[in-house]
Amino acid sequence: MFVPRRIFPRYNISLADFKGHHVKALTKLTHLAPQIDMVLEVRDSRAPISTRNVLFDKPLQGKEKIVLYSKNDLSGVPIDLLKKWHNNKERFVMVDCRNGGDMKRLIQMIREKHDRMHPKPPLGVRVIITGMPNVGKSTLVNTLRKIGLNRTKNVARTGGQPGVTRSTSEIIRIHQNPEILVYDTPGVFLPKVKDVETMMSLALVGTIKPIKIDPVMVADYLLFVLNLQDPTGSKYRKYIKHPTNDIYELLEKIADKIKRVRRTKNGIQIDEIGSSLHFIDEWKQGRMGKCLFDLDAIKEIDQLQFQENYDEERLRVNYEIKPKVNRQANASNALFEL
Ligand SMILES: Nc1nc2c(ncn2[C@@H]2O[C@H](COP(=O)(O)OP(=O)(O)OP(=O)(O)O)[C@@H](O)[C@H]2O)c(=O)[nH]1
Repeated sequence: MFVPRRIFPRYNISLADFKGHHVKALTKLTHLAPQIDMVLEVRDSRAPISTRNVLFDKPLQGKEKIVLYSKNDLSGVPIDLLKKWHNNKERFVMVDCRNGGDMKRLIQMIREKHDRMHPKPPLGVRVIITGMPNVGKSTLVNTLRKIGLNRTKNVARTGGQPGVTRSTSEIIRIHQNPEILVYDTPGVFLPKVKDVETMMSLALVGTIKPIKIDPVMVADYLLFVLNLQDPTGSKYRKYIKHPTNDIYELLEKIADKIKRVRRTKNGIQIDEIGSSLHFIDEWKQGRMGKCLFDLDAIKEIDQLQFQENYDEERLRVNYEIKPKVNRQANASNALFEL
């Protein structure tokens, strides 16, 4: 029977990607803070823990905040896990930033904030959108504006790479009556992340550029988390028929499939980098289905799942056994109590 790896190798990689424009964005955020009524903090729901950024907490302390888990359409995170983490203390919503219905609901939440404000803000509700690079902030602004004002043109530049937004935007109107205005900010990274797994997870959601880390290592991490979520190997069956813990075995099959194998007189050469980037991109763009990249979240789901299965089994056994044992002495009934 196939047993997935439980521990990921301690690869020696840099845990930092803090840049000049990140510092600039944080300084600007601190200057803007007094005029802000509400914060929308965007996290990628495929890496809900890794894309948290505590750097925003201090300058925006005390502001009403909603955490948005973006790319909901690509994520396998269960809502129960998010409920457990937020524990009714912080509001959160799962969204697809390109989805009109989700944006309508979000505008409604901001309108409710406006209704609660006394006195009413004379220049409208001011909302700031924060988050790590590439989590979907600019897409969110564009869709909010399209839905709120019925406009078709994008105002914020978006892209599949981190760092598309380099400076905090001028204020953008997304709704009239009440007036709602937003600031789009550049994604800000942490000075240093917690561990190798966090860095890998951030590479998989596109928060850091793929060239920052050896793509073979990132592909190995991807294989590691895929196996933990599904040990049957079905998540990469289109390349290889059986589950594997060996990234080189998988890359060989991928290279074969996408024609990245060169046969020379010295033998066969596999394009490991090209095959790794292909494998990573398939998952990053959501072409292979829904997934979760954060190891800590996967471990917690494991426990939730275990408890759920256990509860279900208790119910099933009690249901099946009770009618029979009821006819017997009470003492034997106790034997089946779990
Ligand atoms: N599937 C899916 N893709 C999304 C979603 N939100 C954004 N994207 C895509 O994710 C990529 C990054 O989106 P951006 O809006 O540019 O991200 P950003 O946070 O503004 O990025 P920075 O400028 O680096 O800070 C783009 O290719 C978007 O089309 C979503 O909810 N679902």
